[in-house]
Amino acid sequence: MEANVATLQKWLEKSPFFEISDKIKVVDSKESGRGVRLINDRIQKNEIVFSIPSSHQLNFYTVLERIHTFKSGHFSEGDESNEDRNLIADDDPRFRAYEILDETTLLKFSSFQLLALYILAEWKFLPLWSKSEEVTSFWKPFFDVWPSKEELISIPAIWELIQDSSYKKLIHYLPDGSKKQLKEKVELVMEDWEIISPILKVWNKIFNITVSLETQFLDFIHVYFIINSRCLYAKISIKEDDDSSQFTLVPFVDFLNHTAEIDVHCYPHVTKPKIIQDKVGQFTVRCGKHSYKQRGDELFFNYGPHSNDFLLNEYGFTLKNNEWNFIDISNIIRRTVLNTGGPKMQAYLLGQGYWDDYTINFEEISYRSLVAICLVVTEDYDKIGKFIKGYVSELYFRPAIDEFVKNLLSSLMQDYNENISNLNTLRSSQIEITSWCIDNIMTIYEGYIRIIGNHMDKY
Ligand SMILES: C[S@@+](CC[C@H](N)C(=O)[O-])C[C@H]1O[C@@H](n2cnc3c(N)ncnc32)[C@H](O)[C@@H]1O
Repeated sequence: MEANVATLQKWLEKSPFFEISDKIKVVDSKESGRGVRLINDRIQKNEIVFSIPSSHQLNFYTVLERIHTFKSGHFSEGDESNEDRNLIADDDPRFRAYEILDETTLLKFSSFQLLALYILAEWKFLPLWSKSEEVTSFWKPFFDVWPSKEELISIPAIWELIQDSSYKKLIHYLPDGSKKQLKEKVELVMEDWEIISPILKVWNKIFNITVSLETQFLDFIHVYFIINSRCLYAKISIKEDDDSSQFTLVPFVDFLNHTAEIDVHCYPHVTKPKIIQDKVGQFTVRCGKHSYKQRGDELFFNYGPHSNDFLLNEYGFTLKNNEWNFIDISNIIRRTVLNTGGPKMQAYLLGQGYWDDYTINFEEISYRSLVAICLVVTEDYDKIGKFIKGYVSELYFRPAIDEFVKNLLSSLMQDYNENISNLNTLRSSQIEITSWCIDNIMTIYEGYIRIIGNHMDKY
């Protein structure tokens, strides 16, 4: 990996706009993979850590530009991203591959679809399409530092998507919040696969590829979750109606690991001249309020205020201490509402906009949950209407709901402790599942237990 990181740096150094602090180093660790660490001196507030030109980022614009290059056979003069134009032979298979992608199809793709398709072509398929080993992608140095399939095995959607995955049995142990996110993610992945797999079929025909589509699906999942876990927000004006297309992949910046602390560590800044429409701009990362002083200090980014359920499903890791954790109790509350008041109570909550999405975080049981709980316990629709409007406070209902909430909290506590104990048993009996995946789920339950413990003191 060290050699690959050095090659990546050399590749970027070909651009006059690339900058990297000489006080840092990319270091591999067992717990969080590659990360960025201080190796000498100190990095102070607002100091540049990395600055990466548009030409070396992968996003909707750069991919379109690269595909156009092969479709038209013209390389734009003076663009450093096309410095390898002399290396591209007339019989490069990408001329034939990209020819089938007409403009309307290309522009209809989301960023995810276009990038997944392009990365599959340049990284996974090009070596199969080409007879010559000399045909390589401009992006190869970037691909070579990305995580392997095995490194992504902690992401629950992958357990579900891989047909014979031995990790499938872990899905049963996931909490409701994670199960919900897993389902949504699997649907998104499959929607994108439906769009791009017909193109793979045509490519397979053109290049006489005998690898099955099922095998190529595994490569697609690999690429999909690399994009998903490494994309950084950037404005893609051409796709302005699609929020999920607003991202770019940026070498080196994507080595920064996540911290739960917000507005303290490194921060990104994108600059571009106003007249340039079809580029993301220079992507710069600077040191935040927290300066790095000790040799070995890790430089962090905050990926957003994410709970452990979210971190596990999007990135495949959890944090031991995460102030953004919350518990999704929707299933239990919905069931209780239906058992107590049937469709009439459900319809009332729906009508008031208070049906579903019930949560508890460390500080509070959400207002939505309290409304539903108060209704279940009192069945006093009149008073609940006033509670919703703010004429009656939660304190009015406290004596009535105390017992219900106490029971709810202790049953949740018991459930989480049981899950931890079952996961411990599983950990000692399973050899084909790495314990790190089991530990992640346990960490989610431990976070829940801290939340419940805090509320038990109040009821
Ligand atoms: C943007 S990449 C960061 C670089 C990554 N560590 C690598 O090896 O390339 C995001 C991935 O890093 C890992 N990661 C990030 N922050 C972490 C943390 N605080 N603890 C453990 N793993 C973390 C997760 O695997 C996540 O999917």
